[in-house]
Amino acid sequence: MSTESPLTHAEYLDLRDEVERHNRAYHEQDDPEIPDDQYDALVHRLRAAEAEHPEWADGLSPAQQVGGAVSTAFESVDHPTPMTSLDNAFGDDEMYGWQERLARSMNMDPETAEFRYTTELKIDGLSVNLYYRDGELQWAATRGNGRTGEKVTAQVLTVPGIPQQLPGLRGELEVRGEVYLAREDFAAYNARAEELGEPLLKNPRNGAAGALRQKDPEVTRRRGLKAIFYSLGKRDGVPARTQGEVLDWLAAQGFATSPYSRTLDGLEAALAYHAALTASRADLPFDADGTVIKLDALALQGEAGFTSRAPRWAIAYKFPVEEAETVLEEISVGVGRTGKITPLAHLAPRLIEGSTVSRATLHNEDFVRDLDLRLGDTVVVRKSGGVIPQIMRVIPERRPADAQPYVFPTECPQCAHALVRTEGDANTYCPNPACPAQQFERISYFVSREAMDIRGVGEQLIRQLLAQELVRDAADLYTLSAETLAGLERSGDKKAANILVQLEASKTRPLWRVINALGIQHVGARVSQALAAQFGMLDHLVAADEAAVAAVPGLGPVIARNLVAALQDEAMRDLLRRLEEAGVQPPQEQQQRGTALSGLSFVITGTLSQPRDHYRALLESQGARVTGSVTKKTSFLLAGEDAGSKLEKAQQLGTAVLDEHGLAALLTEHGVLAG
Ligand SMILES: NC(=O)c1ccc[n+]([C@@H]2O[C@H](COP(=O)([O-])OP(=O)(O)OC[C@H]3O[C@@H](n4cnc5c(N)ncnc54)[C@H](O)[C@@H]3O)[C@@H](O)[C@H]2O)c1
Ligand SMILES: [Zn+2]
Repeated sequence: MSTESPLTHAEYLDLRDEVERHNRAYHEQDDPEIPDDQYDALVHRLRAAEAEHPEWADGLSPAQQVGGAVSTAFESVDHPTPMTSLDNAFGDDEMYGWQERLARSMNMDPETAEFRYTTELKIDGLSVNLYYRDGELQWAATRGNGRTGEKVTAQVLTVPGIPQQLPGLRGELEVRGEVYLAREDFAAYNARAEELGEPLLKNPRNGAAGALRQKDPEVTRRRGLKAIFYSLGKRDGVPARTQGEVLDWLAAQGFATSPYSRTLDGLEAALAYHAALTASRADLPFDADGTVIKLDALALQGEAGFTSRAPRWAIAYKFPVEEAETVLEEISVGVGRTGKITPLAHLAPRLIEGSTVSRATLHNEDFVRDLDLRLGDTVVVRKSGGVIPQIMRVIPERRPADAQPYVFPTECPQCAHALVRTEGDANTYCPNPACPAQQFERISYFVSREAMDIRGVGEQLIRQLLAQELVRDAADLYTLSAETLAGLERSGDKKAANILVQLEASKTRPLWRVINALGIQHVGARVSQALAAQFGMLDHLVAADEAAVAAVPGLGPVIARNLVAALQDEAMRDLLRRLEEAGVQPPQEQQQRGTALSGLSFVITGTLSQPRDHYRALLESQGARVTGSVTKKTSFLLAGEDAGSKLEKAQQLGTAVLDEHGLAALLTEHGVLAG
């Protein structure tokens, strides 16, 4: 990646919000907004900023976490052995570099070390863990955050190639694989959805994740998911000594396995096979974003071991990303919830990786200027993983002679108010609070799943209500009568009654949802949860000063200043007052915070008997701060088994190290636990 200027703290927080939003979109809503390589680049920047400023990285940073939140829609279950991610390589040089590191990690001479590898396709699906005891399937779960997943047994059992009994087997067994939607089934689903005017799946991976997370297994069955199994966690009584034998054993037991796996001697042979698969990937029956090259001998895998998030003995060798040329026909601009103006490129439709591309986001004025985009330009568009594509560059030789540079609007396209852009900010805003586009976005956000979760109030309805001036903001929703609602287009008595029920039910949503629904910049779901836990009541939050907000674990001065200013705003005060009048009253939060550990800061590492989130919540509930990296300011490192670099760092700095017993003793000493 190119060298980038260091981030300011405010930019860091914005970036963090952005990554968090993409994480939620990807892992929880199964609906990503940007291609994976761009997401990876954002995370890379976030990690770089945190490496430079360890004090910024608190426990809430998305760079410190694996996967997404474990949804509460399903029962959660702990994986007996953690489910990890994979490191990536792009190009043969990086693969040789990986082999060298691998050899060194086993104290072998990297010049002469030769290994046998199993090369498999990296299927773009959702990983699942099947847990058997004494040969009986007990449950199936998603990866979740790697330690804890969602139990989706009935849903997984709709997939062919999963034996429920393994006769003769004793002890514990975990079988891991990928549940996926075949390309053919993906296309058929979208063709039907298009006909019915239903939302389309963005790509097969998100289609699979969405289907597996259906509450009703019958719905899952209708989506026709498939699976391929490729590895084991616990493996009592499995005779395999190599990855190749694991695959053979799985196939012999009746598990669905991949016909594309090969065990080959030496990295050169593995790379040649990777090249062959790269060439034929368009013909595969499912999406794959690369190959996974694994050390074949299980004994050697054991020697190489794991880093904190991935095995050292395996690597994902990514396929190159597909690009295509097309013509920029038009640029339109959208207005967001905060008034942010976002330009959108309209492109001559082109087929990339099996789907038609006709739009790309242009982010902001600088992005357009840096690309030097002009209407009529031929541009290179790229897409990975099949999500919203991105314009990579212009081809200047193909520029029409009379092409004019794009002039960024100076007036809001929706309300004609003069736009503002302050120095040092790449974004342009419409400052008019009565702007209809903003009103729409704010209400949409208020009712959305991650905020007040009011089903039945959809985009169509909000547009109609605004157009007929029946509402201006979210509080007005609560003043609507059954007659008014029933009188709207495409509505009726039944629909109206349902909406009123939904609105009524939303009045007692938990406090964090209400805070989140206000749509304040930097205050998303996680920050809202921290605020709700700290302040317990909306009134207390509104009355809090900057210092009190900044003291909330995981928050800092920038969020605090921004939040306090936003809550002081006249229009916001008015909204809050009218929400209260309407009867929106979240139940008071039970957990009042202790202060036994306030002023202390902790870092958690290694494998513990409970998920890390458990300890984080426990420590934070007593006023401690939990951060991501060990610095001079760290009071204690809570270290479980197999603690790695953080333990080393703590030893270097002389930071006190606790194990779980030590923590229990500390909590007893501070009167948190009974002695
Ligand atoms: N676009 C976005 O907004 C967005 C947001 C969040 C995450 N993401 C993407 O999600 C990914 C991060 O997820 P990740 O940590 O699961 O990494 P990953 O998906 O790149 O790699 C790890 C996974 O590969 C899978 N896999 C498939 N075939 C396999 C095989 N034969 N052997 C072993 N594993 C196999 C397993 O499920 C494993 O968990 C990244 O690619 C990232 O770009 C994208
Ligand atoms: Zn406007």
